[in-house]
Order: sequence, then structure tokens, then C-alpha cells
Amino acid sequence: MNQAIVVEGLRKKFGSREVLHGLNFAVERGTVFGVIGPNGAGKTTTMRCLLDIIRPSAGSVSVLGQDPRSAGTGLRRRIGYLPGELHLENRTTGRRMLEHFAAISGPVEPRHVNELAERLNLDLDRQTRKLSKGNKQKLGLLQAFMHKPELLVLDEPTSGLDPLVQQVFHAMVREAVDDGATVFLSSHVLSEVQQAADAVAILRDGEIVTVSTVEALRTAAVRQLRFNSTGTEAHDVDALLARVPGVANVAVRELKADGHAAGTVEATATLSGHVQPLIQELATLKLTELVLEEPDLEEAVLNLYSGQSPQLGRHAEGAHRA
Ligand SMILES: Nc1ncnc2c1ncn2[C@@H]1O[C@H](COP(=O)(O)OP(=O)(O)OP(=O)(O)O)[C@@H](O)[C@H]1O
Repeated sequence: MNQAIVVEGLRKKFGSREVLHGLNFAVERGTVFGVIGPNGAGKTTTMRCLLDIIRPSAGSVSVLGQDPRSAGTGLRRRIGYLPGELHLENRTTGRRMLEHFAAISGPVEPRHVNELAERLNLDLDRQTRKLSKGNKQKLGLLQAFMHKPELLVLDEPTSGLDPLVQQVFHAMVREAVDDGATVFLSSHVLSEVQQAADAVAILRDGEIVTVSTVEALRTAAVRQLRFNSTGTEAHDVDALLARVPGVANVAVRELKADGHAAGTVEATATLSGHVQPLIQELATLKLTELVLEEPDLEEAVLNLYSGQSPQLGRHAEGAHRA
């Protein structure tokens, strides 16, 4: 069995309202699989079905080769789960809370808990009610990772974490995968999933729009580009940008305002696809400013929807679509 999760035809209704409309996907063992989608897309609901916190209305779910509905606590111990909203008992310390969780999910090496707390810069002896949002999230991560589970199910794991701690988290994910674990995580931030995941499912309104490799998604994503250069004519910059594959929506103008050197040109454009050809062309200019923004998730998803990216189509077919 080389798949940690297999989901087939998963439907979930709350009352008469169906929020998952027949999801199909599989997660290979030893990989990081990200689910991205806007608020309300169904990410948390999917995770809760995997953990048997809620039951599917139709379809089948297999987790580590077992049906979570009948597998019981034995399966639960093999999973580390970070819920989207962690409910903490207020009148206790982080350490006491982890001891309580360890009694359920154990065995846990105390040394490992201390190491993780140190890496995350988390004081385990503080009352949980006094912890900031970020520190609560660290505690949630610690309880998910501490028993070295085979499968980590992490709902918005970097929410509330500062960039340094996010780096620690990404390192923890890599180490878990190096040890053979599988990671299933959700986010609504594309860049975050790009950093962590091998494959990505895009979920929208309870349906999977696509399952794609991160590389394919990066290629489909559209970035905003803006730069200033000196010593060039506007029409030369225009011609230069026209040579770069994936560049569109070009606007070039000469800046005559105060504070700009004579002959300063400002250009804005969008870029889809690889950045290397653009960088090569820009290297021939004398740049005074350059901004290449993070690719926009919505744009990437819309491209996928409308099939505007033939390159992506090829990649997506190569990805493991269940
Ligand atoms: N217990 C529930 N009862 C009724 N509706 C629910 C329940 N849980 C979730 N929903 C609805 O199901 C839909 C999917 O919610 P879900 O929390 O799975 O989305 P999400 O992708 O995790 O969003 P977010 O990023 O905001 O956490 C939403 O419309 C939500 O209102």
C-alpha cells in the first residue's frame, strides 16, 4: 500500500446543504500534499472526515490503509492532527496539556517534546490561557508532531506564526518526511503550500478544481512585475518585454517627475511562466527598482479553470490524479 490517503466520491451534507460534492484524490506515502482554497471551500470538512470527527454522507475514505470509521484509536495514534481551531483547557500549562495528549496518542519521548519546544521557542510552563495566538499554534503543532506519527494532518499550520517560526515548521515537515511520514496540510496561501508541498489540490466550493504538481502551479501563476530603468528609451523597454515569453499587459512610460534621473522609464506588466527569460532580458538594463510580486492564487486558479495554460495541462496530467 503506497498511498497514505485515498478519497473516492467523498460527499458531505450538513442538513440539506451539501458542502463536499464528490472529492477524489490520493496522497502518496512519504509526500507532502497541500490543499488550498478560499475560506469555506471545504478543507476543514475534508480533514474532519479523514479523522472520523464527522462522517461522510457518501463515498469512501481510506487512511493508512484503514477505514477511519471502523479503525478506532489504533489508527488515531498513528496520526498527528492540528485542528484549525485548537480548544485549550485554560487552567493548565502547555506541559500538562501535552502530557494529557501523550496519554492518548503516546508513546512520547519527553526529550523530544523539550527539543521541539526549544526549536519553536515555546515556554511549556506558562498557563495556556496566557499564551498568544502564535504560541497556542506552536502548542498545537507540538502535540501533532510529538509522537512522530506516520501521518500528519495539519489544518492551516502556519496561521499566526511569525516568519522565523514558519521556517522551523517547514524544517519539521521535511524531517518528518525524511523519516517516512506523510503530510496532508491545508492553506489559503499559495506561497506557503509551494514551499512545503510536492502536490497540491485546489479546492473550491466543495469541488477539486485540479490536482497538480507545485512546479506546474508555479508555471501557471501570474505575477505582477514593475521596474524602473535609466538610460533607455521607453520604446526599447517595450521591445525588450515583447521578447519575453509569458509577459503581457505591458505599460511603459517615461518618468519626468522630480526625484527621477533624466531618462528614467517605468514599466509594469504581468508574467506567467518561468522567470529566467525575464531575468536574462532585465540584466541588460540599468535597473533602479524591481518588484516581482508573489504569484496570485486566484489568478493561478482562474488560469487552471479556463485552460489558459497548455503547459500546465501537460504537467497536471502527470500528477497523481486519483
Ligand atoms: N458543522 C457544520 N454545520 C454546518 N455547516 C458547516 C459545518 N462545518 C462546516 N460547514 C460549512 O461547510 C463549508 C465548508 O467549510 P470548511 O470549514 O470545511 O471550509 P474551509 O475550506 O476549511 O474554510 P476556512 O479556510 O474558512 O477554514 C462552509 O460553507 C461551512 O459554513
